Amino acid sequence: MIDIDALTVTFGGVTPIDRLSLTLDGQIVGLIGPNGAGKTTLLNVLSGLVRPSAGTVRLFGKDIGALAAGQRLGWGVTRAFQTPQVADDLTASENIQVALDSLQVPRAEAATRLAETLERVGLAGHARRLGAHLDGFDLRMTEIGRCLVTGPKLIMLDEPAAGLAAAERTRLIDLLRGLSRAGTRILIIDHDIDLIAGLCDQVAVLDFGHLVASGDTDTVLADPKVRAAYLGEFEDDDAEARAA
Ligand SMILES: Nc1ncnc2c1ncn2[C@@H]1O[C@H](COP(=O)(O)OP(=O)(O)OP(=O)(O)O)[C@@H](O)[C@H]1O
Repeated sequence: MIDIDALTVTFGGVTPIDRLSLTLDGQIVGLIGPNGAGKTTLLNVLSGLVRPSAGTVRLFGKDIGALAAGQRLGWGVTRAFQTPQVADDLTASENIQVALDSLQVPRAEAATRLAETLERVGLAGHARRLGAHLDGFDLRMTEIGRCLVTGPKLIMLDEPAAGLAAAERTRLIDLLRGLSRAGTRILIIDHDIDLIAGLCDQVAVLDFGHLVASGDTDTVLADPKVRAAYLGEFEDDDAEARAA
């Protein structure tokens, strides 16, 4: 699904992604790593918001380097942002509708898709609520709804569980599992390792723009390099074990 070869991104003197090569082909894949590891930058490259200085990215076998962000959306690749991009002065429904307008979906089909999406993300009861009056969870669901309504092959989510209460987190997980069962591939960035471990069949770990490990989730999360580079809590566990 995702094949990255020798990808480099530079911003002035900063190189957040440095000759990264990575292949991921799971149903739900996780991207983890410490702050500043380059995760969001990679997602920006995949969604067409950042142009790499070198390397290639293939999605579902196609070299997408020449596709603009809007073309990627039409081609089935969509993403949600870390901070939901929801307009205050549009309703939840209108915020989702924007994606259909950009794809020029015929009116009757758009109405059906919109109603199904609002139901699916649990916003049917809040469809006419203005963005300014949506709570944090509904803002997330509006953003995810805007992705889903396009009928994506791949949906990429940047820290969708950040700041959610336990019950909201459970609803998010149920939604993502349902999407995956229905055939949508998901790439998810999150610092919540329990969420990643429970949802993802494959994981990649980045650190300073380099790949630390990738592959089957259980294997990657048990990798000593990953534990040392990222999962500080395991180091604490080891220290406690040594002290005992
Ligand atoms: N537009 C930009 N201009 C300059 N530097 C940038 C830009 N975008 C990102 N960076 C830098 O690139 C590095 C990687 O940032 P990125 O946001 O990709 O990390 P991340 O792994 O998503 O971190 P976090 O978990 O904190 O969201 C950081 O050092 C960041 O400051």
